[in-house]
Amino acid sequence: MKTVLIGVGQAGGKLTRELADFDSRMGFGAVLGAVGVNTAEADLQELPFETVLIGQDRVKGHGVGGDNELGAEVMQSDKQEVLAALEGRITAEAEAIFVVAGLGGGTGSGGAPVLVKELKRIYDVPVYALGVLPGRNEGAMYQVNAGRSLKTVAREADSLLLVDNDAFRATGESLGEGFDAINREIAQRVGLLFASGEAVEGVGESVVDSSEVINTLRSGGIAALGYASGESAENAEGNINTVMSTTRRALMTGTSLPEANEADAALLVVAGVPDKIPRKGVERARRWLEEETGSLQVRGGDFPLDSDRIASLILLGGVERSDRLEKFMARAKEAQKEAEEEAEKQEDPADAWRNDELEDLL
Ligand SMILES: Nc1nc2c(ncn2[C@@H]2O[C@H](COP(=O)(O)OP(=O)(O)OP(=O)(O)O)[C@@H](O)[C@H]2O)c(=O)[nH]1
Repeated sequence: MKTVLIGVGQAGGKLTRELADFDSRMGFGAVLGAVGVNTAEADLQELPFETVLIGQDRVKGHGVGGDNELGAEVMQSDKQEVLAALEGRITAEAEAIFVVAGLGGGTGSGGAPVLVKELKRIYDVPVYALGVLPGRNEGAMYQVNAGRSLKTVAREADSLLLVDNDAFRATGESLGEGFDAINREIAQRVGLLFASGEAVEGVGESVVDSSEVINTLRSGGIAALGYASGESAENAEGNINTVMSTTRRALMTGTSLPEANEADAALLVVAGVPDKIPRKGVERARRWLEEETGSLQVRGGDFPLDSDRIASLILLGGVERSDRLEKFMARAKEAQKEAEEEAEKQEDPADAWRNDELEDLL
């Protein structure tokens, strides 16, 4: 699926860089181009593609400090500059646009929904978002920002592919330390998804096509991506169980949004050396996926890849009823309530006499 990427905010820019790197390292050629947009000048300097600094008149290149309403406002005022940078990149070849952002901060969280809405108005190709949810240990502001942004992006985009930062965190590692590793994990999964349908010469009938990715995401709402790989046997027969076990792991422990197992539609892509991919195993795994997700629309296809491993990539479309999302939205609402209570407390001047921030003289 030939894709143009727009990274908004710090996380959005870093992830976009990782995605573009992965695509060029693997020689897939699915990423047609990338643009980075931010309110913080320093973050843009690290990106090896065209960048646009927005909100300069308001924040002087220093970022919006987690204020996602301001992030939305500055994107709204400076959207023409962003669109100008995209012109010429979204060619007739482009099959999709992805707006990439961390949903917990300010610039990406506020800017992504505004940009998605604008792009949808202008372009005919699907406009998707790749959004990152804050880990559960991040502060209340991040949870509230992400809750509001998530709701809006899911409504505006053709689909919102969600990644939960907690899904890829290694034990004992702080979130900050883990970002690079998390970004690599995301880039591998999403990069393979982009590359699906980009296949290669000598393709068979079962090779997955971009339209299958697009159809799986057609129901809109929220999507998730699962992945797992295992060592390939010498021949297809020997890989029947491997495909079953990688598919199980991809859904049960390998998704970008843990516990999101119920879906409206799904796509199973099995990647590996073509004549080592077992037809019987793929069909069995596809049926298993149908049962597990409760979806009657489970597509399947191969992705020819020269590798000594075999991998299952599962795209789930329409996962908004998942437990994990309900838990996250409850967390965001709770954080919002606490923030409002805190603001009310601070607004009451009588509190200044009651609390012990200033010690009595006597
Ligand atoms: N996966 C991943 N998440 C990140 C990364 N950097 C930040 N985040 C997450 O993204 C959220 C913060 O968003 P940022 O992108 O840093 O913020 P911003 O959009 O630049 O907005 P401001 O800094 O407020 O202007 C937090 O929830 C972080 O956990 C990253 O490199 N990878």
